[in-house]
Order: sequence, then C-alpha cells, then structure tokens
Amino acid sequence: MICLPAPAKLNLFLYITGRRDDGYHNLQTLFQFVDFGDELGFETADELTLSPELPGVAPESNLIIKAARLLQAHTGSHKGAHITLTKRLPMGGGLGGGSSDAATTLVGLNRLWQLGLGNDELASLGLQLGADVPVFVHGRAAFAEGVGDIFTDAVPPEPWYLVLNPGVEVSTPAVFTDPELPRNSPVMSLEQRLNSPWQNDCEALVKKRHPEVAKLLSWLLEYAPSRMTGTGACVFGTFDSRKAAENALENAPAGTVGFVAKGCNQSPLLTAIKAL
Ligand SMILES: C[C@](O)(CO)[C@H](O)COP(=O)(O)OP(=O)(O)OC[C@H]1O[C@@H](n2ccc(N)nc2=O)[C@H](O)[C@@H]1O
Ligand SMILES: Nc1ncnc2c1ncn2[C@@H]1O[C@H](COP(=O)(O)OP(=O)(O)OP(=O)(O)O)[C@@H](O)[C@H]1O
Repeated sequence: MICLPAPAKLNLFLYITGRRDDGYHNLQTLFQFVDFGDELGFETADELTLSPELPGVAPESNLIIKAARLLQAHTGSHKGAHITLTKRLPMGGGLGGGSSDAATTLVGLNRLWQLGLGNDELASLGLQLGADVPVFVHGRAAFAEGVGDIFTDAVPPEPWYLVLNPGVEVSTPAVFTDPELPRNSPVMSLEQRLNSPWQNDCEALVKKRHPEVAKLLSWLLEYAPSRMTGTGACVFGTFDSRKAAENALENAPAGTVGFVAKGCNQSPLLTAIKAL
C-alpha cells in the first residue's frame, strides 16, 4: 500500500494574456502548493476500483480513474489497483483538487505498477486530463505560461495562508467563456511580474457573478492581503504566522468553512515520493 498526498495549489497571481484559436487562454500565473489537501492510497488489485465514490461524480468521470485508465492505455499495462480517497478539498474551489488527485494517481500508479515513466512524460499525459495536472506532477512552485503548461521554477516566500471557501461552485469554463472576462494583460517577464502588484484577472468578474465571493473577500481583506485563487471560488489571505491566520479564522463569520496551511515551494507529493 502506497499513501500519497494530493495537495491544494494557490494561484498567487493570475493574468490572462490572450485567447487562442482553440478557445483556451494564454496565462501568466504563479503556482504554489500548500500543506493541506486530499490523501490517496494505492494497493495492487486485479481490477481498477475507487472508494469512496464522490457524490455527483460517476467513477468513470472521476479524474482519478481517468488518470489510471490513461496510464494503462499509454503503457499497455493491464494491472489493476484499489485506490482509496480521503477528500478534503472543496470541488470547483479553484484549489485544483481534481487535478491534484489526477497527478497523485499518475505518480502513485507509476510507482505501484513499476512503470518507470519520467516526470515529464507523466506531466504531458496529465495535460490531457486538465490544464493544472502538469504542475502537480512537476511538484515545484512555478511561474506558468502558455495554457499553464510551460514552467519556470520560482521561489516565492512561503507564508501562512487562511483559505476560505465561499461555498459556491464556480465553473471554470463559464469564467473563461464570459464576454466580460479581461483577456488583455501584457506579457511580462517573471521578474517584472514578481515585482508588480499580484492580481487575479478573474477576480472582479467572479465577484460580480457570485456576491458570496465578494463578501468573503472583503471580510478577509480587513485582516491580510488577500485574493482569489484560480477561477474561484476560494479566496486566501497571506499571514506572517500560523497563529495570526488561525486567529482570523476564529473570527470568521459564523458558518465560514476554511483552513490554515503553509505555502510550500516543494509539493508535499514530491516530498513524499522522494521519501518512499
Ligand atoms: C485557471 C486555472 O485554474 C489556473 O490554475 C487552470 O488553468 C484551470 O485548470 P483546469 O480547471 O484543470 O481546467 P481544464 O479542465 O483544463 O479546462 C476547463 C476549461 O477552462 C478553459 N480554460 C482552461 C485553461 C486555460 N488556460 N484556458 C482556458 O480557456 C477551457 O474552456 C476549458 O474547457
Ligand atoms: N477526483 C476529483 N476530485 C474533484 N473533482 C473531480 C474529481 N474528478 C472529477 N471531478 C470533477 O471536476 C470538477 C472540478 O473539480 P476541482 O476540484 O478540480 O475544481 P477546481 O478546484 O476549481 O480546479 P481548478 O483550480 O483546476 O479550476 C468537479 O466539479 C467534479 O465534477
């Protein structure tokens, strides 16, 4: 049995620099991981099974099963596995939970089935499952360009974050097809980006469409510099200490769901796989 984490990611900034002919968008975004996320277990078995199932997601649509099938098809392997999932990350929260589960599955089954694929090969397989899968396979904080698949390693500060979930599911395709989404941020070098104010080009639009996001973000901004991650809905505040972040969480409006976690430039997945 192999147990591996599937951490959340934050987009510390996210700029949309254009739209390609295939409808996908060119981005400039800074990915960092946090030490909080889902957990997956992998055991050798005859069939391919996942438990528990996710409510509302048929097993064959689950990115974990999709990743496993893709790996079988790519390598011609007929091995099976029983995969267990401890789901902690909200779905559709902009934390990349599904993509992270897929990446951990590719990395975990590559090990369990002793396939010997390299990380670059696993990352390009992962891109077929979602734009965020490669960075989770890569496992290092990165400045991403293109559709989010061209990486330059980056070493941003590793503060404590308070991540809050406004409780609404924001559809990534809906954000990217919205006529009001700004798509014309200038392309800058990593250094220019790091030294300019950090923003998320999706934030104003998502706040407009989902007042719950606007409300929670303006509450959080009273405590710390804060932004939305990905296409939402989760928002994060940046703190100097765990205590300060926990203190803000304790004062959050009744019913607010969130967690405190530390930024990690090396993903907990990479740390765990190195230790196996
Ligand atoms: C915006 C980010 O959250 C940044 O981390 C991600 O790039 C989104 O990654 P994701 O949720 O894995 O997205 P995917 O499942 O690959 O794509 C969902 C949809 O978002 C749109 N999409 C996604 C990524 C991208 N660079 N341009 C896009 O236009 C496409 O309409 C696509 O059909
Ligand atoms: N293992 C999985 N975990 C979560 N969602 C999954 C999984 N498999 C399939 N999905 C589907 O993917 C959708 C998006 O989930 P996910 O948690 O990756 O969103 P997200 O955090 O907004 O991602 P991103 O930041 O990449 O936009 C879910 O609504 C669900 O239908």
